[in-house]
Amino acid sequence: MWQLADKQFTSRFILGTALYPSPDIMCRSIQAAASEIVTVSLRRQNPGNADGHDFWQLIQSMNVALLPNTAGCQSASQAITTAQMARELFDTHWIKLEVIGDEYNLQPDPFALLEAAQELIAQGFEVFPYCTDDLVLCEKLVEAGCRILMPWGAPIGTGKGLVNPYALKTLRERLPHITLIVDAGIGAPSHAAEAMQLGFDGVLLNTAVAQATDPVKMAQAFSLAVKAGQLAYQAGVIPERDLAKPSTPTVGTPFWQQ
Ligand SMILES: CC(=O)[C@@H](O)[C@H](O)COP(=O)(O)O
Repeated sequence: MWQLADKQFTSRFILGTALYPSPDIMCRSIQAAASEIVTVSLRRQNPGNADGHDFWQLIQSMNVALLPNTAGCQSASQAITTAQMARELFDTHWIKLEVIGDEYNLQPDPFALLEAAQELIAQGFEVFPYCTDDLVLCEKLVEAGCRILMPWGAPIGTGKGLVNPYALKTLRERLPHITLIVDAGIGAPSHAAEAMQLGFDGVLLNTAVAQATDPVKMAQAFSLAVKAGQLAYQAGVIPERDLAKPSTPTVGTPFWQQ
């Protein structure tokens, strides 16, 4: 079990609920992923509108925790208003805070993100900020009261994996008591395993499963990769070496060179 904010979970794999070929495939993917937390977007999945109502009923039947997000917001005030609506509609004080600053690569706006995080924390939210991997920004989010950070692996939907492992490794080393979840840009299960091997606490992704040829099978693959990466981190991965070193003992062999 691991503690995430005020709740305990077994799975460290958080799945997004957008872009699936059908609602049925989404549900089967969540099951195959064994995810206990899913992200929901207020704009797409508002339980108050007709389409959103069906989605809401489906999600409720999955018996998973909800992490509403502020996807699509481009200013602190938009994100704050969206978070307030999400709290009311989804009945949770958790919010995945997204404030997009650049439309080209959907990069979070660090300044608006910090401003919105400060305000939402003051209003009693548990803020999960989707942020870049910049150490100083992350430290300021922690100072603002964030207990969880969600730095990007790569821009949303690119599937590039961890484009800056050094920055992510630095975050892990410098913020040992903060829950770190890699969010966005993950393309393959090996990327998820890599994040967990760095000591990250969890992985959040959407596109790589929803847009896979077989989303259900890919969800299972990611689930296994997240577990494998975490086990490897606990087990202690050997340091890399430049020089070869025999793994088979040579002492006492019956052949020798003259
Ligand atoms: C699902 C979500 O809330 C976002 O964080 C994002 O869409 C995930 O990124 P990928 O789609 O690249 O996994």
